[in-house]
Amino acid sequence: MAQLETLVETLDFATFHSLNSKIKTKFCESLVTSLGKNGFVKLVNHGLPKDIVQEAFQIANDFFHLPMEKKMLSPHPPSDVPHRGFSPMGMENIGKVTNFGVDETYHSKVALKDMKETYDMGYEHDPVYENIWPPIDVMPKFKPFMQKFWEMCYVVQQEIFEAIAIGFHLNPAILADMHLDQVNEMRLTHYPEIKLADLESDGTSQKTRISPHTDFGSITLLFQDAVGGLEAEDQKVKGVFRPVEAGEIDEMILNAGDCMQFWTGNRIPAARHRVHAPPAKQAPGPDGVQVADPNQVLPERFSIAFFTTPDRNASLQPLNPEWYSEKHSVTMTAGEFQLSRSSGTY
Ligand SMILES: O=C(O)CCC(=O)C(=O)O
Ligand SMILES: [Fe+2]
Repeated sequence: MAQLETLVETLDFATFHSLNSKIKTKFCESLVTSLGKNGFVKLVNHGLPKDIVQEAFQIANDFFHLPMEKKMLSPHPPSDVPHRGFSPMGMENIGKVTNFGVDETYHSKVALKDMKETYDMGYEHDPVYENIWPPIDVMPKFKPFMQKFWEMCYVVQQEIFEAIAIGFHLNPAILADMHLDQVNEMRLTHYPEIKLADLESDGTSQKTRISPHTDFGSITLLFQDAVGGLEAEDQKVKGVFRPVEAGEIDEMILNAGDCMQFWTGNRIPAARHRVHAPPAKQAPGPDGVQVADPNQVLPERFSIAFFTTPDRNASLQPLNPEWYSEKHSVTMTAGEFQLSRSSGTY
């Protein structure tokens, strides 16, 4: 059962706001230590009210249950850039670019099909790309709510960056100052219900919920519903994915992206992660061994990701020159890197 061991620690972000600077610094150091283990950590008391997170999931639920022709009124462009609007199932396959950072000793290069549909938005005042909102008569609350939710997530994101910088004993503003243009993306994802037998388990099916990948940006603020199935790679046992268990709906999962790995010279790794069948859906067989019942239907699943992304002209060189390592270094700007990573996903 070692396979089911958790690898994500939970931290109370309220401690970051302590007026006692020693307590605050200690919290920041433990955040960096936890993130450094597997690139994942969970935060409670992060400042986003539970009812707001619940409302975001309700909006996602309402949107994805619209008839297809209504969802297609805010369509994603037919290219991989920019990430805006609705993508029906089969349009984006992260598996196609999953080879970034792949170590073939541990990772399969087989491109799986992602059984998901998504809605993407960016910063409403982004000078480069416009949002593609559902028409107001289709979903009147969608745009005003999502803009408000974005602003709230941005405030928390900047606090988290400050905490990480303090945890490394760097200038507290060093990371936040590279995120002033809000190049971020917010993604609502719906994984429709699916027969367990249709999901890849033994190489015969090529489908999963989302293929193993690293996120391209700085750090992702992720919320998941109670269904489960999210897994992250154990950094000590490459190739082994362990569950990131679902907690309360407002529990925030933080996971580091490629840029954080570059800035920290791999002190915070961008962990590969995926969404597949949750272990709880695998019926216990003889001797307690988990055996999947292929006739089971996995319920639909929702997640919300706020992909924090560096300003387009930001450097990806290590925050501390002493952390330089050739393996984890790129000379591209953050904007160039994002374009190179997105290319080929659609
Ligand atoms: O649905 C999830 O929990 C994770 C989604 C994800 O990893 C992504 O969209 O990058
Ligand atoms: Fe991801």
